[in-house]
Amino acid sequence: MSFKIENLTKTYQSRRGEVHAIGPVDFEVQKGEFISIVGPSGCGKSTSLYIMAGLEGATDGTILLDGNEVTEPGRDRGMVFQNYTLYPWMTVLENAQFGTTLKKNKNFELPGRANMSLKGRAEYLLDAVGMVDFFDAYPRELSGGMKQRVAIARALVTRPELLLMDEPFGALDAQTREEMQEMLRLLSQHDKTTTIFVTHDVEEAIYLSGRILVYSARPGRIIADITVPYGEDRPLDIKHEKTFLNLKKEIHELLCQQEGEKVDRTKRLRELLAQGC
Ligand SMILES: Nc1ncnc2c1ncn2[C@@H]1O[C@H](COP(=O)(O)OP(=O)(O)OP(=O)(O)O)[C@@H](O)[C@H]1O
Repeated sequence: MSFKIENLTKTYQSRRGEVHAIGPVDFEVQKGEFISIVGPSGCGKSTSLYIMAGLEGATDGTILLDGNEVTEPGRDRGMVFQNYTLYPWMTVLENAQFGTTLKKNKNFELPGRANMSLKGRAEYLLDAVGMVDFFDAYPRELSGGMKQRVAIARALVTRPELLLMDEPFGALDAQTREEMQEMLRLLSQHDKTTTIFVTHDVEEAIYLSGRILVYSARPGRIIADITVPYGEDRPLDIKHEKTFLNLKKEIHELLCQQEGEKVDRTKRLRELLAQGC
């Protein structure tokens, strides 16, 4: 697997004029890497991921997956979004099996273990994410955390070359979030899934990743490419270690430098409040 992004740029045409959302952005991902993208709000993290998924077009630049240009969604890429995107009319097991483009191609052969059916792989993954007792449940019967477990199983069912995750744990409470982080880390380490993970949460990024790309304020560009100094063995309590906390501080400082505009917005709010309006 090779994944390469060259000169990626996106400009939106909106009613208020041109919005230069990202770029140019260049980076390369090695097989099995877990990379997080962090950056100030609105800097183009989601846009980058959507373009990598083929859900949006770039204004300029190329994205190459195994030498082929990405121009549309494909089953070589799994995607998990923040907002639960399960089909409400399908059961958990049906969602996990058919949630991807597979539905259109029943002849698709599962890479890897040839003797494992798609259903078998979906059952295995649902078991792995703690949903073994809910195969027949419908999404409306599940909590947010449970829905995201199913979404992760669904994204992994085809053994995608690349897993793209956009704030997948953003809507979960702190405890469920930690549980999901550990689950994702174990799963992706086991399967050596190449992952690009967008998050606002620096702690989450450090805990999960081998590498962290820090984006500037919009237009998003890479201002730092940081290697996380931890191997595969990562109990949750490494979050309290000095090395971890120092790295968190370093990244927070980089982000604060990018968030000057936000400080000004607070200043205006203070002025308005002082006027008593
Ligand atoms: N369809 C669109 N039309 C016009 N502008 C857009 C569109 N989609 C996104 N943008 C703009 O592009 C910029 C990047 O948006 P994007 O959602 O990628 O940022 P983000 O870093 O993911 O933000 P957040 O962290 O708040 O989720 C923003 O300024 C946003 O307003």
